[in-house]
This record gives sequence, structure tokens and C-alpha cells, in this order.
Amino acid sequence: MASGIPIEISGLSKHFGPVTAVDDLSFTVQPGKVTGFLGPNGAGKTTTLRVLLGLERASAGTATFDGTPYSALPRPLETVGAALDANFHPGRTARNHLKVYATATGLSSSRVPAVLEQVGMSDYADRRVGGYSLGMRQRLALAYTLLGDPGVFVLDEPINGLDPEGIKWIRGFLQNLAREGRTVLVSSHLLSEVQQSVDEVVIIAKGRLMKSGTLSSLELDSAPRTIADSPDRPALAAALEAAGLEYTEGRSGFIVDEPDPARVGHAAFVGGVELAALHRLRSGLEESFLSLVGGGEES
Ligand SMILES: Nc1ncnc2c1ncn2[C@@H]1O[C@H](COP(=O)(O)OP(=O)(O)OP(=O)(O)O)[C@@H](O)[C@H]1O
Repeated sequence: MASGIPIEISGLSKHFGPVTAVDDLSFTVQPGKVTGFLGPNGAGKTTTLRVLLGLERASAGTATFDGTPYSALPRPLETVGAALDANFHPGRTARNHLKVYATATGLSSSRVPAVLEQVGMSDYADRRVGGYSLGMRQRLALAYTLLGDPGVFVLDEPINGLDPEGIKWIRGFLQNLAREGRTVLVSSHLLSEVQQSVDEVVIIAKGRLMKSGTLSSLELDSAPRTIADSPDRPALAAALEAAGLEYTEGRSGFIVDEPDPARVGHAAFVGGVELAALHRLRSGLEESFLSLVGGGEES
């Protein structure tokens, strides 16, 4: 088994013409843990992963595996197992897909039965993929990533569309990889989907980093607080500061460390600031996540 190495994203930006998909993004993913890469649709997750895997060129900054870009890895398939958008030929079996891939990429096909077993697909390996459920396709995509026995896994939305049993299974699968000391990065647009599976989170919105840290640090953030917004955010910031209220700025406004919205409203009134929003942020991880990414609306 290849050992887990850190994924390092540093000052990464990616523009598509006038669209900024990734905007000066920096974070590190450590081995031995499952890290959730989270953000609403269009936040820039897939673009970040595509740059990391050498499928897109960065406009600025770097995305490396312990300092080495994917294109310069001596044995990329034995270092990184990646599942982005998987397309399978409906008329071929899972076993055939894996064998052909192993042969084409120079990996040994001797591991095919073992990886099929590892993803729980041994009983279905000789059936045509056309008849597979979404969950079975997701498992086959994971089987590909295991063929080179890599130390790093980069998985784009692997939980999307799984039923509760599939989610339970993948949780164990990801945690096992991490326990073996591998690096596991899993993207999702729903915190609730990966919440049970991840140790760390990296949260982005509009291509920018909103938060990175342990899942429990996000939990700490989920004490009852108040959301406040104003057409004049600098004035509201000044009013909050004058009232001694701590806050962070999210996409839907300021998240104020104060459970009572009335106190925040009073601070705004004293500062002569018009409010556009004022409500209590219910405690809970998902609320905390949504307040960071702006309610998950399309950008
Ligand atoms: N090839 C491209 N050309 C132009 N714009 C692009 C291209 N790829 C991505 N974008 C834009 O970049 C932004 C980020 O998209 P990206 O797919 O990385 O987001 P995401 O977080 O992965 O969302 P999703 O889960 O919906 O794929 C979006 O505004 C998207 O429209």
C-alpha cells in the first residue's frame, strides 16, 4: 500500500473567461482522516478537484500531492485514486471494465477480484453495468480507485444518490481507508450527507474558503446565534463592534455570537443602521453550514 500524503492547495484560482470558479483557495488535507470538501452547487469543488488531478490548468496558485503536481507524480495511479464523473459502458460487466482499465493503464489485473470484494460487488461482477443501480455504479467507481492501492483518494460526490444502506456502507469504507493512514478527500454539496463519514471539513462558496477544521469545531460553531444583514455592511460591522458583539461574515450576512436577536437589533438601532435581515440561527450543523455558504442558493 502506498502511504498517505497531504494534499496541498495553495492560492489556487481558476477562471473560465469572465467566470471565477476558484478564487485564491488554500487548504491542506491530511492523511489518516476523512475530509469533506463541501459547498453548494457551483461553489467550485469539481473545478478544484479537476485542477488537482491535472485535468484543468490553474490560472494561479498550486494544487499538489505533498508538493508534487499530479502530472509529475512518478506513479500517479498508485499514488492517487480518483473518482470524478464515471461513465461506464452499459453492455460490459464490472469485472470486464476493471480488467480493461488495468491493462490499459499498466496496473496489474490480479487485484480485480480483491477490489470487487472490497466494494461489495463480487456477486454482481459478471452482470452488465446497464442493469446496475446508482449505488452499484458508485461502488464500481470506487473499485477503480482501489486498483492501484493508492495512499490518496479524491472522490467527487461519491455519496450522491445512495440509499441509507449505501450511505452506511460507504461511511465504513471511507473510515477504513483513513484508519489505514490514507488521505481521503470527499466532495459533497450537502453536509448532512457526509456528516457521519467525515472527521474534517473544508467549506467553500463562490470559489472561496469559508471554513476549514474539524467537524467538531463546526459543531462548536452551532450554538444559537443571530444572523443580521444590512444594505450597509460596513456600518453594521461598526455597530456590532461598538456594542461589543463578536461576529463572522458569511454570505447571508453577519453571524453574531449572540443568541438574542433583540440585542443585535438594538445594537443596529443605536448605530443608526438599517437592517435587511435579523433572525435567530437555530443551532445545528446544517444551519451553521448554510449560514456559511449562504443558504445553498445558486450563485
Ligand atoms: N469548463 C467550464 N467553462 C465555464 N465555466 C465553468 C466550467 N467549469 C465550471 N464552470 C463554472 O465554474 C463554477 C464552479 O463550478 P464547479 O463545477 O467547479 O462547482 P461545484 O462546486 O463542483 O458544483 P457542482 O456540484 O454543481 O458541480 C460554476 O459557476 C460553473 O458554471
